[in-house]
Amino acid sequence: MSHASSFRALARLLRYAAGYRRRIVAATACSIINKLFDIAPEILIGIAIDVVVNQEQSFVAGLGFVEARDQILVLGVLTFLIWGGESLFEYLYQILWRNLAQRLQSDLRQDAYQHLQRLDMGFFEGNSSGQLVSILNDDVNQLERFLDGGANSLIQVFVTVVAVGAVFVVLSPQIALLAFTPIPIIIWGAFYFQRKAGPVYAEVREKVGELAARLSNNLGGIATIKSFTAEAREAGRLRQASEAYVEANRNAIRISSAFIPVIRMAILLGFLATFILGGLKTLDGSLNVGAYGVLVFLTQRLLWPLTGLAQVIDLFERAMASTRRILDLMRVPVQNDDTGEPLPAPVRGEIRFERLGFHYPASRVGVQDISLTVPAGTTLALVGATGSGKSTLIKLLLRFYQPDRGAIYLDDRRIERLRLSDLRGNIGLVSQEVFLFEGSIRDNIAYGRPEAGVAEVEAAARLAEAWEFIERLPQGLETPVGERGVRLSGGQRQRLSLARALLKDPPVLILDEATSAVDNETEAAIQRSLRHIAHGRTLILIAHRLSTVVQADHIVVIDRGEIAEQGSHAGLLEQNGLYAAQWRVQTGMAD
Ligand SMILES: Nc1ncnc2c1ncn2[C@@H]1O[C@H](COP(=O)(O)OP(=O)(O)OP(=O)(O)O)[C@@H](O)[C@H]1O
Repeated sequence: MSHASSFRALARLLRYAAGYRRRIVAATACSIINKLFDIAPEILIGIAIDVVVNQEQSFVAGLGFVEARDQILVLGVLTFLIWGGESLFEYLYQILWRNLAQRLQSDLRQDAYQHLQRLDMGFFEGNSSGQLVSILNDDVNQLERFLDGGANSLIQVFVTVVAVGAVFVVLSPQIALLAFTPIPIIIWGAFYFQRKAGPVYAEVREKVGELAARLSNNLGGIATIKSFTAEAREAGRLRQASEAYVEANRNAIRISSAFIPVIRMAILLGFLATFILGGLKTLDGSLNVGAYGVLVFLTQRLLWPLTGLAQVIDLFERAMASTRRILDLMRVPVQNDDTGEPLPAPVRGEIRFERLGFHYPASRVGVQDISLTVPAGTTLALVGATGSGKSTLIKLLLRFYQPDRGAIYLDDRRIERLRLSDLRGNIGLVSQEVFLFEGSIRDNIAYGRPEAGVAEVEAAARLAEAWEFIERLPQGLETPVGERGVRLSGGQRQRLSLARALLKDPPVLILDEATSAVDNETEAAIQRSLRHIAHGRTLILIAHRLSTVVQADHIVVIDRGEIAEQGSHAGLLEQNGLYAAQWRVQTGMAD
């Protein structure tokens, strides 16, 4: 039942917005008062007709203003006050609702983003970034649109029905009964419509997300598309996603367009009843002329807002479909909370894997039965075929995933018990995929320690063999990089990433293929500085080029997620297994 779940979404939203309760109440009150003032002129018109027709016997005369002229003046003053009040409260509700919309959308977006940042890596693999962007952008905006105008309209329609109903009952209960017979039909129709529209709008939101996902995926891969001259095919795929959105909206349009004419016909019945029956009663004298005027005018006032109900419910449905998506996202449980125990300083950097087992749910591969100790201050090299599980071990060490079996220890403490910031704060990672943020080269190097001085940044850049190319750039350290900045080569990016990790100066440093994209000369240079880099810290190197790992204290060969061989370079050559074979291939000694 969509309307049930829309109201549930509304209830969830109100629970989320508990801190705004006073502002919501104030805005609602202004909407109600404004509407009451808005209906009042119709009643004044009726009273004015009563005054000119009945003069000394009029309703106002009964209040003490016997003279018809005085009565008109009193009505004039009242009209002025009512219009003034209406304007004042319109100003107030506009300000309150629209500012509430701004506050709520901004807070909701920030909360959702902060929640998102804390979710497991597994979550990001199961959800495309385009979908997530569409929730954080489009869905939040949809809610803003509803709060901007829709919430007020919904409240005012309700107030109109109740207030006009009260006036009808006072003036003529009999006509009230007739005039209001269409209302249950309309309300039923509105809910019927809502039930139909709910799933359709959920579908529309879904399609917006898919479209966004397609767009961001394609823009990210534009070079691949061009190199395969696949523009036509991709345009076709985008057309499909775009057409699916049109199609979803077509269903929504079909339903929402039918609603208004149907409702108008229902209201017409009520209007005709008032018009004809009221006229007849006035003619035979059982209804006051002014009261007849009020009734006819007020049925008009009832008519238009109720036709608008469809649009408001439309907006409400869209907003609730969006709210559900946002709040569902915020309900995804966070596993990596920051409540663990602190890691006592000084951190030595000893790492121990104990019978570690893990597989990715998506691909059912991973690592099995890894037991390994890396004494503090030593260098471990992980080698092995592509896809054998080397990076997976690192991701487990950083707690991007939870192991299925076994445990990892840092300085004899189980890492899943540690405070996450203590764990990750003591590990520097230079990963295969280097990500540069919008900002200068200096900002990027100092990402882990924004307070670092220029001299420290330069020293880190020198150690990472990055200084030479930075120096040659016209703006040096201040050169902007990232999407809007200078494009750096793959090797240059890797060296920036290395400098970034070195500046953080962590007790444990992981270089995952950190020299894969650099030329031989730079690699040799990094090799030389590696000894310097390794000094006083635990270093884990992942490399395909075995020349990089010769110096390591311990070399572990991973094969299909398991440890196949281990030892020193010389020891492994002696074993004459996988490592030795690979070494012969790489040094050109293979037969
Ligand atoms: N997020 C993931 N979801 C599912 N499977 C994954 C995921 N990440 C990696 N895998 C799979 O796990 C296996 C190990 O991958 P891993 O990245 O650890 O290999 P690797 O040894 O580091 O490879 P390379 O040397 O190419 O970097 C691979 O078969 C890979 O397809």
